[in-house]
Amino acid sequence: MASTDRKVNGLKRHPSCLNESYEEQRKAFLSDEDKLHLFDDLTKVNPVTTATVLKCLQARYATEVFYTNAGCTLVAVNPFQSIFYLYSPELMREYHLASRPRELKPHIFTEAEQAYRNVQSHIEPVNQSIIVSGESGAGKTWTSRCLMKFYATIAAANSSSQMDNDTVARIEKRVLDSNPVMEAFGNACTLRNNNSSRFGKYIQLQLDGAQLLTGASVQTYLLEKTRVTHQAHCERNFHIFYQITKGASKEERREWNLPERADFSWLPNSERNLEEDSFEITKDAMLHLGIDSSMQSNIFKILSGLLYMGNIQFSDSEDESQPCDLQENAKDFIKTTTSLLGVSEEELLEKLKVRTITAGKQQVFKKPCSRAECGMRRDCVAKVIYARLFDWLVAVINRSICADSSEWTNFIGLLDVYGFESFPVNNLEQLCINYANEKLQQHFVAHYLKAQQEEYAAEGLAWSFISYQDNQCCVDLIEGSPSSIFSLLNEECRLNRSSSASQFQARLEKALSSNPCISRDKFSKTPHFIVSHYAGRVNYHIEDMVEKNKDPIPTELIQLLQDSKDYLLQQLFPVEKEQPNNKTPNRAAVVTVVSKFKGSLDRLMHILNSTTPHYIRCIKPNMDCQAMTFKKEEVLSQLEACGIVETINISAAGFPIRMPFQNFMERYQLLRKPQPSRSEQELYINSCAFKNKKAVCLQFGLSCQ
Ligand SMILES: Nc1ncnc2c1ncn2[C@@H]1O[C@H](COP(=O)(O)OP(=O)(O)OP(=O)(O)O)[C@@H](O)[C@H]1O
Repeated sequence: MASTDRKVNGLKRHPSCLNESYEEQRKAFLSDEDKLHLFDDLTKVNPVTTATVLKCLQARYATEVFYTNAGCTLVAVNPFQSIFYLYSPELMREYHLASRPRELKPHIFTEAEQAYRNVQSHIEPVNQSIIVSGESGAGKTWTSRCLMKFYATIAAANSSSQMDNDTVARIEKRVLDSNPVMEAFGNACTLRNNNSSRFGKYIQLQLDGAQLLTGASVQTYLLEKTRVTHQAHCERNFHIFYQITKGASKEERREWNLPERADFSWLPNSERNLEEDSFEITKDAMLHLGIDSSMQSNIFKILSGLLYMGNIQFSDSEDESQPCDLQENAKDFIKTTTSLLGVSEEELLEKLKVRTITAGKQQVFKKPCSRAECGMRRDCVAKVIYARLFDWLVAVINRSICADSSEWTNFIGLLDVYGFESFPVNNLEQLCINYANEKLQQHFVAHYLKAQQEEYAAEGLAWSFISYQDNQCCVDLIEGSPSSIFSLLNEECRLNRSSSASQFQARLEKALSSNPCISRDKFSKTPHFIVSHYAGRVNYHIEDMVEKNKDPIPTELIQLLQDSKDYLLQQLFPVEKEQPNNKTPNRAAVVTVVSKFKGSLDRLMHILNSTTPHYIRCIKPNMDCQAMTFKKEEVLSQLEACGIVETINISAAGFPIRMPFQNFMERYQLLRKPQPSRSEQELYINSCAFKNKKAVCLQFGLSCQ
């Protein structure tokens, strides 16, 4: 029900402070410093401003309280140190068994338990999603992991028979084991986070009619495969490469040709030892997921092959019409690479150095590649192998943890996508990542900030509109029609000529000039564009963007991998059935990176829209990942970016319980008095916000104005 002291324009209309100025209220609130940490719910803060919210979060952080309710969102500030009691199985059970979990201290377990109870209540939409957002290093993966542990723990607690117990324990182990495997292959140490997820994931925990965990499925999004071949300064490759080079046994080293302390150019900063380097944990988890030791060995042999591939360097050819040479020391590397990958040495060399051009139906030309092109082709082989290996692993994980569709009825989805990114140089990868964040912000805006207020207005409830930052304009800029950054990028990929960065910049500026979210730095000579995202402005370099969007993989290189004698590579690169009439896909049909990504995000949004969402906003309190350090300016920018003040205002002023009329009647009509008095009826109608207010009036036989 709505609170009686509604807030208007962010201020509570409290009788005693009607005459006080806003500034005085703010000062008065902040002067009570000893009490600030007590605000479990930021909707109780008065007045709600970024400054007051920030102070409360800071005071709570100082007293080791990391979770705070902010209306429909839970704010989680990263402690950057293990707080064991916060995630103990006892605490999980306490939240699960509480008659009113919302009355306990704010915690991710409250959200998890609420989602679980919502499934139980069968109120539409029954399926739930917990959307964990925040910037890189804010704690999304940690939170998702804890949520999975919570569900695994309560599932075990709920199983009634020994058989149930064993089944749940088996599933629980597998579901939890999917984490170290996916993190080993999909996470890396970056400047912002030692264990940064370089892909997005949505995990659906599948529940049967008795609310038991029967399985799970994982959907992944856009792995940053360029990391296999290019690592930014002070960053590392995916963890798994360090795990095999540091943790392999003598026998494994012999098998994978990995001598200790071997030097690999794609393995920078390997002297740094991280907690995430543990090979044993990954191998154990793989075993539990059904990847036996011989298959594991096959995987690691291929990875070792990729490391050697990174050491294959070319030198310039003196005569442009001739292929480049291998650098002297690269001859051994190509031998080892080809023996580990089971491909022919001559063929690999030939295909890296010479391009095949097909013109028309019959004509085939061979053209020697420049040194840079040879390097690009080598990188291309490594990236496609790694990307397919990752997808294969996800498929294996899904086969191992996914329940048969007849065994589950509902799900709770956990979404952990990469955080918003802005680096000195940003390209297509950052554009996609930031686009995903825009879509999630849009989902939040549409669900809470917009839909809720529109519903109140439609129902004629007294409501003063609270303005918020709508990011629709930015979403349109990136994916809209008829013209958007994505559509123009795709058009550029279809042109039968190589793309010029400055020409593309001019096209973008002309076509999108009416959108206020795009601009450029007039003093910069590098072709670029700036997008004003909801979380900040990002400068994107155009050079290479079109080529990255095409993500071309020369067919001759794929053929080489199809011919491999290696068992796993044969699975990853099956020989495709011939197209009728020997048709090769035409240029227009080439599916670009952004089209694929947009398609997968659209499907994700479709799922999210069909579930009841729960939001957890992770906040990174300092950029250096220091324990218990709260830097105000850094937190402030994150709070502003996610529109926390607007969220709190709308949540505080709105109706906390919103249920479709039909569901309400089905659930509560048993409690209905046979004949409520007229005044009771009126009170009831006026105090509730139902979608179908008319139907309520009808129920009581009243006219509805
Ligand atoms: N609740 C927590 N308690 C203790 N430490 C935490 C907590 N949350 C996060 N951390 C620490 O912060 C680090 C970064 O967290 P995490 O990897 O979850 O960030 P992320 O938001 O997923 O980042 P990215 O987008 O880069 O993947 C973790 O490795 C862990 O050390």
